[in-house]
Amino acid sequence: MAHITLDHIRHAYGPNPQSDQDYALREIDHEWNDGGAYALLGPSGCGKTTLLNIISGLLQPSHGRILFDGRDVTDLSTQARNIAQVFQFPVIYDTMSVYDNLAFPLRNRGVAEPEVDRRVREMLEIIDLSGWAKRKAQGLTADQKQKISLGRGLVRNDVNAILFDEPLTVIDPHMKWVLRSQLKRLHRQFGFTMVYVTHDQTEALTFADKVVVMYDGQIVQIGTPAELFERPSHTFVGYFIGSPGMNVLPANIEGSTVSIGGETLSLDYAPDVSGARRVELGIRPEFVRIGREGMPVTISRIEDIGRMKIVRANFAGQPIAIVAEEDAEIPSEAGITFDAGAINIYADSWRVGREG
Ligand SMILES: Nc1ncnc2c1ncn2[C@@H]1O[C@H](COP(=O)(O)OP(=O)(O)OP(=O)(O)O)[C@@H](O)[C@H]1O
Repeated sequence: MAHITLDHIRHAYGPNPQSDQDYALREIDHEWNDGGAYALLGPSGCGKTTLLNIISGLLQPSHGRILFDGRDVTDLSTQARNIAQVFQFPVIYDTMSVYDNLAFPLRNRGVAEPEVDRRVREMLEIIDLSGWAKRKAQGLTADQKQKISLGRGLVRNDVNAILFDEPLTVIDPHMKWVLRSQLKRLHRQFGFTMVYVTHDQTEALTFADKVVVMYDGQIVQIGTPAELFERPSHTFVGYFIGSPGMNVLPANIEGSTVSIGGETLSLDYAPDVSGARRVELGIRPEFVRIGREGMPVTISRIEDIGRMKIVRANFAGQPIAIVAEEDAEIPSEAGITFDAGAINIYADSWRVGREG
């Protein structure tokens, strides 16, 4: 397995790119740890597949280099990079048996037959197809075929990385959960370097140790699920992670005083927002308290979502979402307060920390 270096990677599909808008990937400069499980998460068109294809070697970046364990592999083919890939739709040989499909990548590399047998049987157990080993892949369900694809990706133990491009799209919801848990277990057991593309936040947060959030051709944050929740580096991460997403309110800052509409609150530090065209305060709905005290809000709707209520309200001329306990009393003349430690300040969409 390999440590992956993305060294100043940029990619444009068209010729003669001039501005940032011409790039499907703007500058990406990161180190990914050997044995890490990374999920690339972001909306359609943000560049996830482009980045994955650059890592696998299906695509040559317009600029920059990619290194595996310090070795430049930018000009190498997928095969020479020694990478396993699992795509959105199954890629298997219909006329071969399930067993032979799984054995294929091993036999191809000259692995001795007793070892092939041991690993194929182990993989058949993991993907729960032991009873189907002798069956031809033709005629199996889409679920079963995709399980074979996953098995083919995971059966080798000599690959530098395993790349997954939305592999669970065709899998039914219950099996999705089972396979995701199995992938996680396999990752713990074998320490593969895994890169997993998805636009589904639940899938990313349950699978990965590190979630790489992409937006508009950029990586806007790489963090653990907790970091993405508590300290979104960019307002997009705040919106995209969490349900409902973070409240982002236009604000003015003078020293450590924040004004939102006619309301003011004090921070225990003075964020440096000098030169910013747009300043915003971000607060997750989970950290807004509602009661009789605090800054006044006008409630527009209350949604019951089981153990919680989502209160939709208007605060200083802006819509705001508040998560309240199921049995919380919501007065008609309500006020809100923000948990001080959960306030984030943004200058032109990027978080300004205490450190400045
Ligand atoms: N072969 C191509 N030629 C030209 N433009 C492309 C090509 N492939 C992708 N793009 C453009 O590059 C940008 C990034 O696309 P990419 O497929 O990497 O995004 P994505 O995040 O994987 O989206 P999705 O989740 O829809 O697959 C998009 O604007 C897309 O239209």
